[in-house]
Amino acid sequence: MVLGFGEVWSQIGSLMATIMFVYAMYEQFFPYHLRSYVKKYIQKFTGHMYPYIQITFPELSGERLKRSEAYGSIRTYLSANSSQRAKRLKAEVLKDSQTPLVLSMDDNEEITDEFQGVKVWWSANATLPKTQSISWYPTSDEKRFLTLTFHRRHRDLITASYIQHVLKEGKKIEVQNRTLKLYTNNPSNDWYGYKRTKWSHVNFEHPSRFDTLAMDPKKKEAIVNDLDKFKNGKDYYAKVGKAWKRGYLLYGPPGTGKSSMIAAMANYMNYDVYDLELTAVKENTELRKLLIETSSRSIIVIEDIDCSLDLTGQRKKKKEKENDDEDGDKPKNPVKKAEEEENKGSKVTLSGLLNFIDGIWSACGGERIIIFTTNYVEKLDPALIRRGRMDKHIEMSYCCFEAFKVLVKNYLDVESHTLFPTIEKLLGDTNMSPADVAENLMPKSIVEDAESCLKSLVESLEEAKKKAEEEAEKKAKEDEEAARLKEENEKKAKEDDEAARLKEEVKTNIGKSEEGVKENGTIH
Ligand SMILES: Nc1ncnc2c1ncn2[C@@H]1O[C@H](COP(=O)(O)OP(=O)(O)OP(=O)(O)O)[C@@H](O)[C@H]1O
Ligand SMILES: [Mg+2]
Repeated sequence: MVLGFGEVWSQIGSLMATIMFVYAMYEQFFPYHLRSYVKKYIQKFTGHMYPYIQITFPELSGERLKRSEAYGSIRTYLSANSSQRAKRLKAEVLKDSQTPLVLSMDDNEEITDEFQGVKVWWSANATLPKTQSISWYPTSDEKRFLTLTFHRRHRDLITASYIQHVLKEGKKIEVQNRTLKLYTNNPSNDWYGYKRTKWSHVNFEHPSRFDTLAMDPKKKEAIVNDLDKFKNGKDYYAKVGKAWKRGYLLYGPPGTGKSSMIAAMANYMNYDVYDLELTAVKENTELRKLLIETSSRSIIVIEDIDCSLDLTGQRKKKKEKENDDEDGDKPKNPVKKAEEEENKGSKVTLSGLLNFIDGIWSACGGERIIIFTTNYVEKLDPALIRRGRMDKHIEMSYCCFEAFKVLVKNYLDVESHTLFPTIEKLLGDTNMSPADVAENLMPKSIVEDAESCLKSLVESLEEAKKKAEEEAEKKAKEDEEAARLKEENEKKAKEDDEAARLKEEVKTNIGKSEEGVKENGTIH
């Protein structure tokens, strides 16, 4: 019998009506407390027939209903996979991500994934709140979860490896996609109160990378290798019992790329940067509080460490104390008192700082890099920069020819030129910072081309060389003059000595002869 189109529809319609009627009867008349038994037995019965296992990953977990990390990672993993396969997608516009539009599968959508030849199904679901209350935020009670379905024969593979794989991949994508942040510490007066924080941040958007950094390629490679080793060194650090952190000291003259190096490191490692302004920190306890609030996978930077902390402070304080003792009970000079009040601004000491880098608290969080920069490495206290605190000392030096080649490639897209040998020689004879070289290489107008930029660099280098030579000459002259004066003084001192000796001799001789006369006189 062939049914007509209309008849099929009417039959389906009546079947649906029957099912709905039975379901409504069940909902209304079946005792509530017996329902769980029914459900249990139905599940047991279908368990024999239905060979699949389901695992759910709820969005909210834990005591305070925190968003579960696993849920986030899995969703990221699935977004990367599902946007090609799922038909109904949910779009989210994220503010803080490198990929502002994130597509993920919509509720009740199912996608398949394959792992080592095994097929699994993922679906996104949400349970609506039981009590239908009218609220301004209707979805706040909604519980979302992801369900993983697989054949029970693959149970071991899925629970032991597949889930780990999904979490790891998801986390990796999250790390790649996140926008780095640049934090700076607020003065402690602003720490408390509504929505106040110890650190404020902006998005970190420095374009510096290791490719664009001009320095000796061997040195650069060594630094990149060091960072790689650190990044993958979790187990190693645990094995040797060391906190998972590393300190770098960047030193060198101004404009040699210390700050650029920090930015390149942050971009390479995908770490946030905490730029610690020590002068805004009042005392050691505040320093510790700031440290605790930094996240892992971050770089903590203290720029110009020689300027921001008075490392000779302790000695100075001692001296002041001695002076005070000398003063005795004398009333204090009001000006001095005011100065002291002002000095109370920052009481961070060297030992406080050492504790910050190296103390027990510094291990909390893990995976941290601490960087100090300075123009004068010799000014720093050896305790501050010993290995273990600052593990690697990196000298950023004046522009060498290798560094110049990187700059000229970046700025002018030139790899060789007839002026290169001249520049190489001049760079060897002068001390020019990469910042100055870069400035010369940058075209200042649209009519300037590579040739003219290189020529202007040669001119600047020659000028710098001339200036350096003049200065060296002047210094040599001054030294010569000083040496001459010194010699003269010495000579004069010798002559004076000689004269004084002679005078003394004459005096004693006269004395002797006078005594002789006297003696003779008395004898006769
Ligand atoms: N090694 C370098 N490679 C590429 N660019 C550099 C390098 N050094 C300096 N520059 C350029 O010069 C500018 C200044 O460099 P940077 O701020 O990194 O110097 P610095 O060593 O931190 O100086 P300071 O000691 O004064 O803080 C940068 O914006 C960058 O463009
Ligand atoms: Mg700098």
